[in-house]
Amino acid sequence: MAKTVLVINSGSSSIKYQLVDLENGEGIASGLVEKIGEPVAGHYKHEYQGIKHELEEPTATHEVGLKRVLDLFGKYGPDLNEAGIVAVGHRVVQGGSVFPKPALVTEKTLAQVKSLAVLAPLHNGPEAEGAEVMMSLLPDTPQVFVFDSSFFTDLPAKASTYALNKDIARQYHIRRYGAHGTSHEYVGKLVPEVTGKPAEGLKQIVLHIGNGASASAQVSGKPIETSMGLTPLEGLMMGSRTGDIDPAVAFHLIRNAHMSVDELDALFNKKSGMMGMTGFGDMREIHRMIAEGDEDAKLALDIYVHRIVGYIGNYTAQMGGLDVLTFTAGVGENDEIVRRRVIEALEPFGVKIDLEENDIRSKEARIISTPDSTLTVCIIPTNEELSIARQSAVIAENGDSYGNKFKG
Ligand SMILES: Nc1ncnc2c1ncn2[C@@H]1O[C@H](COP(=O)(O)OP(=O)(O)O)[C@@H](O)[C@H]1O
Ligand SMILES: CC(=O)OP(=O)(O)O
Ligand SMILES: [Mg+2]
Repeated sequence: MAKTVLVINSGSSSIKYQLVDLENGEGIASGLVEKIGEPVAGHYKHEYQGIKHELEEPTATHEVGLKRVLDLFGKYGPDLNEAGIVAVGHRVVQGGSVFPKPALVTEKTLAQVKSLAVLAPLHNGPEAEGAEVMMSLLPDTPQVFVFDSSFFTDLPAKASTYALNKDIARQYHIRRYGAHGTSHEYVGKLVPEVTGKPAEGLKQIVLHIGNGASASAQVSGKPIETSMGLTPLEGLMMGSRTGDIDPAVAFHLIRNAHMSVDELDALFNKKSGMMGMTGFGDMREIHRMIAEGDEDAKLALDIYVHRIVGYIGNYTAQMGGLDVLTFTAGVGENDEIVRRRVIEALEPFGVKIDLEENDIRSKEARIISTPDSTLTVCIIPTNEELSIARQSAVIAENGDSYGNKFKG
């Protein structure tokens, strides 16, 4: 029987899962729950042996969603007790300073992940719940946490430190932790293969733009900057998050609109970004509205692109040059308009893409810049699940770097 890893990737409003065959890296079964916590019906998709099963049902919490996913496995297969599962890998967004590497799920690491939820309010809680649900279902299978923030643990101090009072920063563990690191690392590592450029000395920017969105700058595969900070709120404009904003906006709203901390948190994280400006967080809806002449949607897209271009300029200057720019995640992989708009802004620097190549919808990693472009531009589909599966299998077998070993 094939050895497999079941990967649970809880996003802010979604659960993605995949049963990964370790030998060929392919998904034996996979699925998705969307719109968790929203009043409208959530969308479930479960795929096994080439057959898709879909249903619509409101899903109040990630726990409810995951239990329903397990029902789908029960109904449509495969049987998780017969699927050769050597580990369950859980994506966790925030590992703080505690987890520079993946960790076995134990009572202690579970409590640590929960306590780090203050630094990733939309993510860590549901991710810990996911581990609890799976531990009760598969108690004899090792469970592993793989952290988004680990890749950015060694960011240079000048990039990871806020210009904040140093005693307060130390006391409250305030620094820039970054997120989406599993994706930035996975995609960044593929760039030399896709472009034929040597990894040594390579200066690259990866744009992970999905519902959450972030950019990273990497030199020789090591991150030197990233746009998410203490939490995944900082940086680019996102589906429902503001991205960069003057913190004085919060003071202003506390003083003048009498908002509470929880209200501000919800405003910046859930009711802003594309959603807050247009009523929709999904880029496909934004394009539809623009086609209908909606001015708010047009402005929202202008800001979205403006921010990305600003980060590219910033990071290029920080690295003293740029060899490769890569688009990944839901928008990066599927949205030819956003890619074209970003590149148009870089045209004065001699950056050119092949518009036909840009328009092709494909799951293949590829170069979309022209041979005479001053910059190589790529699209590389991310695969956080595959990366998590591989890392989880190693930890399940050898134990983690904190001294935990699975005693099944
Ligand atoms: N065909 C498409 N065209 C444009 N945007 C798309 C398309 N498909 C997905 N997206 C965008 O990708 C987002 C989801 O990206 P994804 O990386 O899966 O996000 P997350 O992991 O944060 O949930 C959607 O909200 C939507 O904005
Ligand atoms: C960190 C983050 O924003 O993750 P996601 O995009 O999956 O919500
Ligand atoms: Mg994601």
